[in-house]
This record gives sequence, C-alpha cells and structure tokens, in this order.
Amino acid sequence: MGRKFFVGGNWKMNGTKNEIGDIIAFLKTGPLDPNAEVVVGVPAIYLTYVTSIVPGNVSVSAQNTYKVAKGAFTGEISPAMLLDNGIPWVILGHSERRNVFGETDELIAEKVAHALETGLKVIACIGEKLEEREAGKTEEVVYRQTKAIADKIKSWDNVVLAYEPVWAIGTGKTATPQQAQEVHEKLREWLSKNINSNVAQTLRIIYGGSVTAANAKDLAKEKDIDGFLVGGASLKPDFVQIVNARC
Ligand SMILES: O=C(COP(=O)(O)O)NO
Repeated sequence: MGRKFFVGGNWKMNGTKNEIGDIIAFLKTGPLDPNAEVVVGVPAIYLTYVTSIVPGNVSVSAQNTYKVAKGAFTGEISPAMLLDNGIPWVILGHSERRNVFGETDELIAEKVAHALETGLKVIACIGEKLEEREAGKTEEVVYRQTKAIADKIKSWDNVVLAYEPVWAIGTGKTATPQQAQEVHEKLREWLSKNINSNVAQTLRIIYGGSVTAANAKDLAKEKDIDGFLVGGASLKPDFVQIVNARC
C-alpha cells in the first residue's frame, strides 16, 4: 500500500498573528511524526506570514482559489498567485464552500483541474449531509462529487481526497471508525472501477469531521483511512497528538 500518512489542519476563518504564533510554537515543539506529511490550511491574508515562520516539516495550504489564472474576478486569488508566493497546497470543495458559498460540483471540479494544471497540490473535499446519509444516499453523493472531479482532471498524483461527512464537521459527532472506513473503502472501489487500480491503491483518502486526540488513533488504525483533515483541533496543541496518531 505505502500511502504516506497525511494530516491537514484547516484553520478556517480563525487566527490572529498572536494566535498563529502559538500554533507555530506547538508545531515547532512537536515532536511531529517524521512519517507523517503535515499541511496547515491558513486564511489567505496570513499565507505568506505563516510560510515565513512555519517549521520545515510542515507545508502551507490555501483554503480556496479560483478556476482561472487572472482577470476580472474581484476578491479572488488564483493558483498562479499562490505559487508565486510559495504556497504549494490548496483545499478545494470544502463543505462550507459548497453549502455556505454555493459552490457546485462543476465549479469545484474546474477549480481542482486548474489548480493541478498550474502546479498546486490539492486537498479535494467531499461528503454527504445528514439528511443524505439518513436517506441512504451517502455513496450516491460521494460518488457524484468524486466523479465531477474525475471528469475534469488528468492525474490524481497531486490530489489528496478528504471525506468529510457534513454532519460530523464542527459537531463533535465524529464518524465511527467503521462508518468512515466503509465510505473510504467504497471510494477506493469506485476509483478502481472508474479510474484504475493504481489510483485506487495510491490515492490518499483522509477523514475529516470532529477528529480529536481522543479518537484519532482508532480512526488511523483503519486500512483505508490515510490521515485526517482537522478543523477545530488543529488550532490547539492536541493537533500534535493527531499528527502522531500512528506512533
Ligand atoms: O471542516 C473540517 C473538520 O472540522 P472539525 O474538525 O472542526 O469538525 N475539516 O476541513
């Protein structure tokens, strides 16, 4: 299998320079599992600041970008601008972009494709709402979201797929290891059937939704869970324990 463990922190719209200093301090202290790839998703205004102070074993990610290189798109930031500032990663398709800001499967897929073509690495987010799970539509939803991306991109090499059930985000209602593993396994089967077996086996599929130091180890034991995308807990020192979930 050989998929490198991956832990992303998604700071969302949180942080001041002082609070960021505290986060950087616990990341520097660690110690962070050298076998884990660690990326922090930073509000756009702080991307270059964090890049200038983050320890060398942590990479920086934007939390959004647009689908073209430049133009009359007031307020937007392009993948070219991120790379121009030394930002190698971007989170795209987060459920908050979908459900708060109305981003469609199509727009997200176009953003992912352009980001990859520009040379960024992408954490691509999918996940069902509570009512969709309760209606038995979890697989239908995550396959649809994944297919939209698959139809637009040429390679999965620089993609990490984040399964984040909306009902677990910010709620404290973490998916059980069995619930998460079941969806991750189904996604791998979908990839094998619709893309190819190599992508299915090498793509890292990470889980997000109320991951904490208390539940990370059990989740990380599951064979198809390759890491996490962590919101609230990534702002606190416990994030180090989540990074070290496989130690
Ligand atoms: O949105 C999330 C998860 O957030 P929480 O860990 O706070 O549930 N990751 O992108």
